Amino acid sequence: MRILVVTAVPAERDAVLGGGAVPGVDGVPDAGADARAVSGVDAVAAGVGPAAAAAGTAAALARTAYDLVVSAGIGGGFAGAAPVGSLVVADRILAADLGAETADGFLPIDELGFGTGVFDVDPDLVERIAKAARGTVLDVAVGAVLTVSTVTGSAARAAELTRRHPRAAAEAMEGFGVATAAHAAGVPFCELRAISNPVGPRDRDAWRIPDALRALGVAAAAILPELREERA
Ligand SMILES: O=C(O)c1cccc(C(=O)CC[C@H]2O[C@@H](n3cnc4c(=O)[nH]cnc43)[C@H](O)[C@@H]2O)c1
Repeated sequence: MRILVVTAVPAERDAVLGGGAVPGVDGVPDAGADARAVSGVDAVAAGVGPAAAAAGTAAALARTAYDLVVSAGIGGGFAGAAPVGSLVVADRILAADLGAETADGFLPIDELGFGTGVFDVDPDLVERIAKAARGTVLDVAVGAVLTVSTVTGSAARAAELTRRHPRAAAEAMEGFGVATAAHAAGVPFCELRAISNPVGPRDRDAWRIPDALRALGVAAAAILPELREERA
């Protein structure tokens, strides 16, 4: 059975396929072209943001039949839920800024009656992924992963997102796009985020991108073979 992994950038794609070796840090060249494969797993770097993620996923699904689509990459972790170096497995993928601002606050697209900004991930899939990942990285959290078009850069915005989504464990920029394309094609999907930075006030010194890529790689090396076998 075939799995499609969709990342934003080539470094994430190569980390997923490299089992924890980090391109450009551990002597692994960052290969650059969009698509890469290991047995049963194709990985594509589709670009940053939900639109690029949806377009890249839809294009890959139009070329090849897959049984599962995995949105994978680094992300920001919410305080108390996902520390830097941990892995978040999404049980819910939601578009946190898809909606309308009103005098009474933000209205999600679901409440506006224009479709949905929420996808739930198959609970059995979530459990299998979390089980496979435990012990490979610092910590594994299961929770909601928010898709945003603007990286959170203030304590006020982080607090607002936490108030609106108390189960939020991570934020990133692609999961909802990947899930939208996979759902439209009738293919199961999930999302994995290795935490590179806390969600909150902007602090570039706090980013731990090589550590997060390493965590993403070692977790993926445990998760993907397990899923590939289970779905065979
Ligand atoms: O300039 C900044 O302050 C800043 C802080 C964190 C991340 C960025 C990015 O441009 C990276 C976007 C890229 O990485 C994923 N990512 C990683 N951390 C976060 C985050 O805290 N919030 C949202 N996305 C994050 C994201 O999925 C993109 O692929 C800039």
